[in-house]
Amino acid sequence: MTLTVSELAYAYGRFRPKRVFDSLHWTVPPGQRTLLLGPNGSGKSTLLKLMCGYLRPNRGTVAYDGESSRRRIHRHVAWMPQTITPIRGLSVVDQLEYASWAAGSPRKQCGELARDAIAAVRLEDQARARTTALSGGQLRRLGLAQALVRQGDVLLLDEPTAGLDPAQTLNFRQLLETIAPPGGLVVSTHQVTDLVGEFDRVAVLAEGTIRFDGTVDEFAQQGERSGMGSGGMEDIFTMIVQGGLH
Ligand SMILES: Nc1ncnc2c1ncn2[C@@H]1O[C@H](COP(=O)(O)OP(=O)(O)OP(=O)(O)O)[C@@H](O)[C@H]1O
Repeated sequence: MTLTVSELAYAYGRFRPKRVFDSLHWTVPPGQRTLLLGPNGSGKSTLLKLMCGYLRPNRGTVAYDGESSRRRIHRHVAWMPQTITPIRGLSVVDQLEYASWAAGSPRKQCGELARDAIAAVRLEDQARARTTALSGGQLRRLGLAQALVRQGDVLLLDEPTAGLDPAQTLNFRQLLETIAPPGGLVVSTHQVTDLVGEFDRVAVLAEGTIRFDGTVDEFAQQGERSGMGSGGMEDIFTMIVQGGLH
């Protein structure tokens, strides 16, 4: 159950290409919760979009258990984008049934998958509400439910708590503690403060490469190793991004 990217190259645009990756290698740690940390613009969203098949690499491969067909990636990797779009006129349950059908589930199963996802993200009270009427925090939970109905083995969440107030953020984090996809969970963020209890590992993305990939304890120990003392997590992140720690 391993999602791997190898020699990944990607640039936006053709005439004046904006290169994001040149030769990126990374393996999503199976069965682990990984926080993918990187400064703004480092390519976190692009990497997640490539890993779920939403974008196609210019070169290199994205493979699940060694097989890189688009169909295979689509089937095993679920992604929650940064922006969740409510579909006008649809209720929460309708939108999730639609998402489930669009992901290829048999029509008969869509209702049950939608109900299970609503329960998993604790949106039962809003099940019949219009998605356009949801609060910011509820909309993120809908986004997570849309990813869950895909029943992927790997779950990729793009800055799921960005812009949420502290109570909504806490609420979302508590939800994450209950979700354990077998192929691994990856949550992107540019904020070290998101590095809290529910994560097992940290990967730091900067300038097109994974600069650090280890456990949360190993990340914290980087400060001691470099003579920064027990240094704040923010300082460790900055040093890794600047290339001073590996
Ligand atoms: N559609 C696009 N067209 C052109 N350039 C883009 C596009 N999307 C992203 N980029 C550029 O690619 C680089 C990586 O962007 P990306 O959104 O993947 O970074 P990020 O780490 O997710 O940033 P943030 O933390 O701000 O969300 C940035 O320089 C960005 O400006």
